[in-house]
Amino acid sequence: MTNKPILVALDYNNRNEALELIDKLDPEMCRLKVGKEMFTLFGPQIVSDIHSRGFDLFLDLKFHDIPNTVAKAVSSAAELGVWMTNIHASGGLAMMEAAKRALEQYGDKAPLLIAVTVLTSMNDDELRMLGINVCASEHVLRLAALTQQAGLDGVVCSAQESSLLKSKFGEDFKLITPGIRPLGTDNGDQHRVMTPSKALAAGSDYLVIGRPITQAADPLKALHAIYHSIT
Ligand SMILES: O=C(O)c1cc(=O)[nH]c(=O)n1[C@@H]1O[C@H](COP(=O)(O)O)[C@@H](O)[C@H]1O
Repeated sequence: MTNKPILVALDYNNRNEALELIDKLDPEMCRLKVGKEMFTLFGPQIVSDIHSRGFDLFLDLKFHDIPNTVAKAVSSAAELGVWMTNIHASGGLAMMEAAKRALEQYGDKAPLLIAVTVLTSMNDDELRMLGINVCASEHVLRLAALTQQAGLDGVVCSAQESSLLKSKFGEDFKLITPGIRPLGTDNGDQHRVMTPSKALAAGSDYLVIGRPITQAADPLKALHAIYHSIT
């Protein structure tokens, strides 16, 4: 199993509430993810706040733009010293290659660069409405192949695709899977879901888990329960 597979998704609009939780967490037990909500509200300062507490940070801004713009955006993420960042695979091969090239100057200090395939909130019906007439797993496979061709480190997908992608793209190609739902927790807006232990068994390298921890009556207890269910 990957060292420290749990990535806690901190989707908070209140900085103090987020820091209160972070201060109770152990960087040996999990890594943290900051996304569009917190980065828009609190900017690079929240990245420093988290780094100063000893956590690896996944900066989840899912860049999707012309190649030049995305290349500059991922360089900016690298300047912040984050552990991982992401772009949308549907931005295409040239965009992904430009992003990868932009990180070359950072050598072994470059963040892991991964691409989002099909959002875990989407199902086959939603893809059809976009004119994509294949099932989610087939479209994920297609986008993951493009991501590997661009030389990225891995993809964001649902754990339902993990075993297929692991067998196809190999051990080194990292699978980061949101849509993780421990038994008895609410799916919310997520469609392609799996439990933490099943996701790891299927080949996921990292589990992105937000509301099942952050919205739990006792977030620390919820995290510990997940941690012990997979170790
Ligand atoms: O890139 C992501 O992290 C991501 C991709 C995806 O396909 N689905 C997805 O849910 N996410 C993120 O993962 C987190 C999931 O949170 P919960 O649904 O609360 O566990 C959110 O912060 C999403 O922005």
